[in-house]
This record gives sequence, C-alpha cells and structure tokens, in this order.
Amino acid sequence: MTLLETIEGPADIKQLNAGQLADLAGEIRHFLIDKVLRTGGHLGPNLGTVELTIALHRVFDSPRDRILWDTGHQAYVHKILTGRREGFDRLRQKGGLSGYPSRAESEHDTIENSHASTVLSYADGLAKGFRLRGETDRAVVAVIGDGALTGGMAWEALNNISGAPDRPVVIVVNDNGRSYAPTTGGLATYLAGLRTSPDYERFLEWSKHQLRQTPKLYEALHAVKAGLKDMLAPQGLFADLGLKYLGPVDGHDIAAVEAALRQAAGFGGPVVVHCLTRKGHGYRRAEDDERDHHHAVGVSDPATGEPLGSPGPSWTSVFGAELVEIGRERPEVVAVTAAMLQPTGLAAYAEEFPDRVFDVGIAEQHAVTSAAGLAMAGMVPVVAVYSTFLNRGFDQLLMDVAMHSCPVVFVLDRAGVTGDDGASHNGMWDLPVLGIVPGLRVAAPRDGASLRGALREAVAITEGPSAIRFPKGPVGPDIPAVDQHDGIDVLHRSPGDDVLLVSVGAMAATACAAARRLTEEGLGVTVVDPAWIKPVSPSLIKLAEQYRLVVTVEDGLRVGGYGSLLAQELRDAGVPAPVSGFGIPQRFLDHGKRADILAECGLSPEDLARSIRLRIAADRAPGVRRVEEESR
Ligand SMILES: Cc1ncc(C[n+]2csc(CCOP(=O)(O)OP(=O)(O)O)c2C)c(N)n1
Ligand SMILES: CC(=O)[C@@H](O)[C@H](O)COP(=O)(O)O
Ligand SMILES: [Mg+2]
Repeated sequence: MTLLETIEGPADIKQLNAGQLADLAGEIRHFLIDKVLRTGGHLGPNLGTVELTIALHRVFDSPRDRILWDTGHQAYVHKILTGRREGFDRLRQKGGLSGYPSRAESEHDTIENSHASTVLSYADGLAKGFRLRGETDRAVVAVIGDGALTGGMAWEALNNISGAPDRPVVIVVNDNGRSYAPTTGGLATYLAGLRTSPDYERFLEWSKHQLRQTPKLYEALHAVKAGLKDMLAPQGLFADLGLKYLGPVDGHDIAAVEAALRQAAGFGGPVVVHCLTRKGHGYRRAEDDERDHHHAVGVSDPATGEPLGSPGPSWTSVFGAELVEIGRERPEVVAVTAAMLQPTGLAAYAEEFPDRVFDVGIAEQHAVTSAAGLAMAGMVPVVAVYSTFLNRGFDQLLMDVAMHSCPVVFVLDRAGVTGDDGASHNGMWDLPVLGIVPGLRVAAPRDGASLRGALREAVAITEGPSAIRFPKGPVGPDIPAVDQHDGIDVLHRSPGDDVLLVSVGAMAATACAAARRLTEEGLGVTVVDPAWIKPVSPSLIKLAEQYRLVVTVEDGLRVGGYGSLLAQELRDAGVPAPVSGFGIPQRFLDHGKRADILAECGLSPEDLARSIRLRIAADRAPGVRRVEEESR
C-alpha cells in the first residue's frame, strides 16, 4: 500500500515526518500526472500546489478553519487530501468529481465559482462573520494566484482587509509568475522583484541539500531562516498597506511553507504569505511547455503526455486567423485580452502585431473600458473574452462603451454550454445580457464562413459596439444556405407554413436535423439563420407573418434570450404567430460534456423535433395540454 492510499483526510498527514511528506508529495505528483492526462483538466496549476496544499492542511484544521481557493482550478491536491482520491478517474465527467471545489462533494470546500479574483472578498466576509459569531478561533486562509491578484476585485478586498488590523485573514499568494502566459503588469514586476537574488537561491539550494542529511537541524534552521527573512524582508506594497508580509517562501519546500504558515496563523491580523511555485513542477513536459505550462490539458496519453484526438479547426482558430488577415488590411484594428491571449486565439495577432495587442491581466472591467478609450482615440478595438467572463465587464460595456457609442467589437468565445468547467463557465448569459444594451449589434455565426463574414462586418461598424458569439470546440463543416429570403439565409425548406424555425448560431445543424424529422412527418418547416440576431431584422418579422408557429433554438439561456427578444418584436409588430423558444433552462448546470448537457436541456435534434411536434398538436387541439415550453 502506498502512503497516498493511507490518506483519507487531513488528520492523516499531520503526524508524517519530513521524509514521509517528501514521499507523499512525490506520490501525489505521480497520481496527478497519471489521472489528469487520462481525463483532461488543470494539470499544471495542481502540480504547482502539491507541497503548498500539504503544508496548508498540516497547519490549519479544515473544515473548521476555512481554506479558500481563488478560481479553484488548483484545488485537486486539496481534494486528494480531503478524501476524494478515488473520484479522479471521473474528474469533470457527468456525475463525477468536479474540477473545482464543490460544497456538494465536501465540507472542506467553499467557493464553487471559477471566476478569478473573488477569494479575498469571501475571506473578508468570512472573517467578519466569524468575529461577529464569536468564533475567533477559526482561521480564514485565502489562496490566490499571481494572476488572480491582477483582478480589480482582489484589490477592493485588500483595501478592506488591510483597513482592519485585527482581521485575521491569511493571504497565501501562490506566485508562479504565470496566468496562462507570464502574468503582465506592474504588479507582476513587483512580485518578481520580491523574489530573492539568484545567488541567494543557489546558496539556499546548497544549504538545504547539506542540511537534509540532519533533518532536525534542517527543520530548526528553516524556522530561523523564515524568521530572519521576515525581519529582513523588503518592506513594500503589502507592508505599506498595513499587511504583514512573510516571504518569499519556496512553495515547493513543505517545511518552509509550514513555518511561514504557522507564523502567519499566530499573527492575529491580516498577513500575506508569498509562496514561489512553478506551474507544472515535477513534470518535464509541463515545465518545458512555454505556451502555458500545461495550464489545462485535454485527454492525453498517460505514458507520453501526447494529446489524443485532434478534432480539427476550432471556432477560436478560425477567429484568430481571420483577425490576422483583417489586421494586415487595417492598422487601426487592435486586440485586448484579459490574461487569455492563447485561449482566445490572439497569439498569432500578437506575434504579427506585438504593439497592437494588450494583455490587461485578469481584469475584464478594465479590458472593456480601456477598449472604449482605444475607440475614442480612433482605434478599432477587438476585445476577445470568454462569454462567461464578460459578465465581469457588463457595466463597463453598457455605460462606458454603448452609452458612448464606441465601436468596440466583443468576440465572445466559449458562448453557450462549455461543460467541463461546470456551472460558472457556461457562456449561457450573454444573449440576455447583450439583449438589453442599447445600440449593441449581436451576431451568432453558424459556421466558420459566417464567423469570418461577421467579424469583417463588425470591424466595419462605426456607429456603436458589436458582439460576436461562438461556442467552445471544433467548428465543423460550413453549413450552406439552400436559399435566401430578403437577406436571410434559408437552411431548410419544405412545403407548407407550419413552422418557421429560427436557428441561432451554432444550433444550425441541430435545427436542420430536427426540421428534416418533422418534414418526414409531413409538416411544412422552414429553417432560417438570421446571423445578426440583434437588432431583429424587419425581414424576419415579415417572414414570420406567413407561419402558424415560430420556434427559436439557441445555445443560451432561454429566459431573456433571443427567443424572448424575437417574441417581443413579433408581438410589437402585431404578428399573431405564437413563439416557442428553446434554450438552456434557468438553472446552474452541473459539469459534464457539452453534447450531453445540451441533450439534457432538450436541445438534441430528436428532443427539439418532439417538442415542436407536441406544440403543433396542442395548437391544433387547443383542449390538449399545452406542451411545456420550458426546455427539460
Ligand atoms: C474573471 C476570470 N477571467 C478569466 C479566467 C480564466 N482563467 C482561469 S485560470 C486563469 C489564470 C489564473 O492565474 P493564477 O491566478 O496565477 O493561477 P495559476 O493558474 O497560475 O495557479 C485565468 C485567466 C477566470 N477563471 N476568471
Ligand atoms: C480555470 C479557467 O477559467 C480556465 O482555465 C478554463 O478552465 C479554461 O477553459 P477552456 O479549457 O475552455 O479554455
Ligand atoms: Mg499564477
């Protein structure tokens, strides 16, 4: 039996000696590499937090003490040490272990939201609450990455935490110098400056190697070194804010981290423990992966680490390639990313136009309003962001961009169901959110060709902002129109006026498959793709007059989505046809595979056809129970 197999909870690691801890860290590292390559997931970040997490669970008593993880993608070791080792075979699978903390899984978990930069606010609130309840013996420990620390919300929290010298929050900065790519901005430079000199590092390594021969002396000297460092540590940003600063500590040295955490635990006020770690530590493929140190890997060969399956060009790659073409023609086009240059497809643009790409850190609010500034200066900014993260910059979109009619182009990748990363990662809120923004035009391309077309149209819009949304994954083959009706692409047409099926973006293949089923049953179905879905085209409103039922299908929230918008416009225009909208139900979706989740939402071709059939039957026999419009 391995040491790891004996660990069922944090209590099981508290008595281990230095040698056993080193062995345990090695076993966990091997376990992570083997399991996460098989399932896909955040391998690099978790290889970077092995020793840090072991130290945290030795010093603090979770769950009475709360150990909080910012973003949560680096909490696999926390899950392993809190009794969930067995779940990793089904990591991020439907019904299996979540890739993020999950309160349903464990009392040791708190934050389920994978949006970065929130942890310090949770910690501030928890510490206030514990104090008010008289539970002052409960520690609040917040682990935040150097990337997440570039998010504005983190500094809102730090302003509050540092303003309360008696607020016992332990802030562990997990500083690996990277978000995906190296973290940008002055803060990253500041943190790097806190690192010790290379000479000191070399001496440190030598002395540790020598001292490991006598563990007791090693541990004693560690405490002395940590204390010394505390005295000599540079007074800087954190200290100037009134936060005690401990570090920098070698985040892969369990004893060193433990010593610093024990010191922090006894401090009684807000304290920063600055840990230096390496994303991908201990796995050469990850360490050598200059792209992102294996931030997130797909299903791979556990023996070689080679990704398995190459699903062909992605929506992201189509966008990235077309933007480079546009950039060559139009020097005023610039790009903005919130620490996600590679994942949003902007790497090629940055390669060719390094002065025309701005990585603002994990700071979507700043990304949006700085884009408004770029537009006011005469540039054409393209803000590339995952759909779910645009939520962060909604007020900036509404007030700083749209109210000023700034021609900013928002490219929303990962729109609709993403799946693997759980509820907070689905891009399911963008259409309702974008739908209420005056003057904002919205496109939902159905394939690569229409994505390229929409992007070219968007960068040519001068009177206001626009947004283009597309899903995660392979883009698939182009879906040709079989006809045009007054500028609207017709994708399927069968004789009769039973159903006008309006397909939104990437749902086109599903809509056409459902239409074929209904046509075989003798119904007259026409499928159209408006491409630009906001504002609603007058041609579409006129076309709808000819049909008995209008159906919309979208990979987005049904309530308030495109279906709601079109229904409102049809009512305003006096078009009598009822509207049945199909989309994602208003609930937080559990993790799983995109296709499975869409099917669960009633958005498979079979279910869509069935729902439409029932709706028609109900309309023909009004006494029949009306089909539940709400998707399952
Ligand atoms: C608001 C928000 N924007 C973007 C992301 C995407 N994202 C996930 S992890 C990550 C990098 C996090 O860097 P850091 O906090 O340093 O953690 P590390 O991965 O280095 O451990 C980003 C940008 C996110 N989760 N939340
Ligand atoms: C944790 C986080 O927000 C990202 O790492 C996310 O998991 C990436 O998602 P994709 O894999 O869709 O790029
Ligand atoms: Mg980092």
